[in-house]
Amino acid sequence: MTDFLRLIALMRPQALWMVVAVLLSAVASLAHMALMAASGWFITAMALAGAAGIAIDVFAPAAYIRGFAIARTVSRYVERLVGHQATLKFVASLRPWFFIRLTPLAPAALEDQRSGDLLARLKGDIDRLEFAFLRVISPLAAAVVVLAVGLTFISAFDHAIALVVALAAVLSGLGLPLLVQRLAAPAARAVTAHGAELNAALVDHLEGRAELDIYDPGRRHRAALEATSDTLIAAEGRLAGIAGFAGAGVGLAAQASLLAVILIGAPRVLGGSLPGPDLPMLALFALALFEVVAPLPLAIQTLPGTLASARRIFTLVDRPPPVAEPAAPRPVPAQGALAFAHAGLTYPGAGAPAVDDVSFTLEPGRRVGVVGQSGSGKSSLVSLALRFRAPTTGAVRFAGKSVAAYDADSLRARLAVLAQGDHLFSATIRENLTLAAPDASDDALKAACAKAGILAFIEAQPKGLDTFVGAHGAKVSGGEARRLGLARALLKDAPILILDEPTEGLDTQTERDVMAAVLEATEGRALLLISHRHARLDAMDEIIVMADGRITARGAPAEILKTIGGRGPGAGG
Ligand SMILES: Nc1ncnc2c1ncn2[C@@H]1O[C@H](COP(=O)(O)OP(=O)(O)OP(=O)(O)O)[C@@H](O)[C@H]1O
Repeated sequence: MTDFLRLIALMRPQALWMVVAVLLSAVASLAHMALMAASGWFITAMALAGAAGIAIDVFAPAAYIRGFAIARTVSRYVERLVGHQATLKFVASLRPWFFIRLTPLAPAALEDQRSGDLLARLKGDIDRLEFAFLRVISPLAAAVVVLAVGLTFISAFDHAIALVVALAAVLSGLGLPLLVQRLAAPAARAVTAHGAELNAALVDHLEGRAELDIYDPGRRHRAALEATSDTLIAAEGRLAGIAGFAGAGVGLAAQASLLAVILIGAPRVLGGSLPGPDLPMLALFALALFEVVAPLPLAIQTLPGTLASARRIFTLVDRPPPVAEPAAPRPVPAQGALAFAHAGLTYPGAGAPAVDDVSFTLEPGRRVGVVGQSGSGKSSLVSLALRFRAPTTGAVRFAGKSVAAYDADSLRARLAVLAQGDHLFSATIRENLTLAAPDASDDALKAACAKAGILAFIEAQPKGLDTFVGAHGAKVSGGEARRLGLARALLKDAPILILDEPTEGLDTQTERDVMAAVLEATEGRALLLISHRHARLDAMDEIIVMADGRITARGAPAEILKTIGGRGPGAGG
């Protein structure tokens, strides 16, 4: 219920359009019922008058019939326009609403989400919410209005007939849908859950197809995928069966109430208490009334799936962001030192801290190298500096203030970062580079590429900067992707540069050249260089050695490089 109310609350800005659409839908249905009733009355009255040999006024009823027919068509047409307009406006507001809430969660709070499942939420669940008005809310609301008006009209002629029709309408419009909801709820939930699961597994399957070819010759992953697909199809089949049963139920109720009206009304006509033409009028009116009852089972059957989607969306957007935005963010100074002050970070659920009591300061123009074995917490320092995560102990400061005091985007504008697993977009080299400097000229792009040691590669491509790098950079090698990422980081005009393993995947000579160019390009900027390898660590002002999240040694390169075992590949160039 809370999810339903939250969904309704999201629709508030479009409420006026939606109310008008519901009223127009009700008018269209009432016009249809009136048309049927007037036609029934008119044909019978004409027949009775003909049999009795008396003349009746044909013009007024014919005008009513034409009027109802026109009202039905026009109101149905306008209702479709208004209803879809309301839905489109809701769509236009729902997607940004979702994205605005999702973005602060990335990357830290979305790490446990499978990419396919996120895709399912973005697509399937949001789609379902978008159509909640047209498929669920509008038919339910219109039915309430039409039933209230229609039953009042019938009871003005005969209370017993009104009671029987009301009973049939309530049984098929409320009882049957509730039964359907009960029957359909598990299947609807299964369709939502298995649909998302299939999406996630499918994306995993496609992304990991090379690994599956190597490690999964028995095609277990594919078999699991097919099993999920079969479960989904079975659940969809159950839903379709229930929908068929519900549709047949409403049809049966409509015919039964037609019969009941005739059975109750006929003796009254014979007894003279009900005029003859009124009986077919009421019978056809009652039959037409079920037009608004017919969509109810489907609407109510759709409701659990819609609510399940709403819940999946709300649980995602309700996650607390890993670092809350300050209510009154401070302006971020153009320059400043990045300082770790006894900073610690324990990942949720982790037994030991990934970063423990780390203190160092990266002043403007200073170069700090961080070395340490895999898993020693080096990349976690980057997450803390970027404010992707908040320190669990101590503080991370920029220009003397906690990074949490600044608006995240403005803070990140001061940092250029080449992270591990730096993402290349499925776009051209130029588009990937200009992300960091939208107005950069081709010369500037090429200069950065030259420093990153990737210009010769780009110039060898027939399309040069307009070469498409493929999904996740699939069309370039790991080392080329790394250098493109480095060129992008160098292009960003930021006072602090953080490079996490910038020469990973490069041969010794290229590494030496790239590092020389990087050091030249970062002259005067603060540089945090994280590396397993020791290339050009001798050019740092300070080296920090990490193990198990803690700083185990620090000092000038000459001293530290001696203790950690030589200058490594490419050092000293
Ligand atoms: N998102 C995360 N959730 C939970 N634990 C994490 C997460 N990221 C890293 N860790 C853990 O924190 C520790 C430090 O990881 P981190 O990536 O900072 O190390 P690293 O020194 O950069 O390693 P490498 O040199 O292999 O990149 C590791 O034990 C790792 O398993």
